[in-house]
Amino acid sequence: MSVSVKICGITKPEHANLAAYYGARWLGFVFFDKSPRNLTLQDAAAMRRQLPSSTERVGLFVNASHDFIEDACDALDLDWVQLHGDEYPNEALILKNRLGVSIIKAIGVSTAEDIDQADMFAPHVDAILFDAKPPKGSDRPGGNAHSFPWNLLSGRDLPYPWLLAGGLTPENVRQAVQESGAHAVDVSSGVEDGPGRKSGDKIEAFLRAAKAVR
Ligand SMILES: O=C(O)c1ccccc1NCC(=O)[C@H](O)[C@H](O)COP(=O)(O)O
Repeated sequence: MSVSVKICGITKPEHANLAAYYGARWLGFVFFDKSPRNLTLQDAAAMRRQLPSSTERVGLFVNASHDFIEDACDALDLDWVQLHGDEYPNEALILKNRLGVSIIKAIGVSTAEDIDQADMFAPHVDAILFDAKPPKGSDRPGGNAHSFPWNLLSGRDLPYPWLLAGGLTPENVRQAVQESGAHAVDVSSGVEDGPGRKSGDKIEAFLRAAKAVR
């Protein structure tokens, strides 16, 4: 079975369509105004009809109000909500029941103990995203091109769906998958020419590399 891929921080329909063509499962859209990939609700609504139908749409939020998350779900017809803030474990369930979406909870990792934090969220969500903790000075919890030691995840046999994120690139995704045992990966900076500037060539290279891992 090939690795599932989420391309995060999409701001242009052409990158969404390219990612779909090369086999991405998910496309991520960031709704966080400190991010160079931030989308407004107006941007999202304008893009909605130009997006591929073969991929699942994920909206990313950092401590946003439930009303705002609902508006974003409507604007972009989101299938998933990814929570990157200080949510309490069953907040995901409340959102899921209100919006009828699937939920990803992001967990920042730098030590093995951080991975255990997922245990209290896992019963309430559809997937966990293990991402690197932000480096000092960053004003956003994700999308920092920062990785954590992938072998923290190896041999864990975690009983819930999870994705690996943080500092992945077309060059390192093979090693990252092999060391961590991930079945799904997420990338943003590694397929960009600069913060918020996605590269079609890098999206293609990443998807080819991830899909080639056995
Ligand atoms: O991408 C952002 O700017 C962002 C801002 C705030 C919260 C989350 C954000 N991104 C989350 C993602 O899912 C990224 O793909 C993930 O953190 C990996 O990013 P990168 O290390 O840049 O590949």
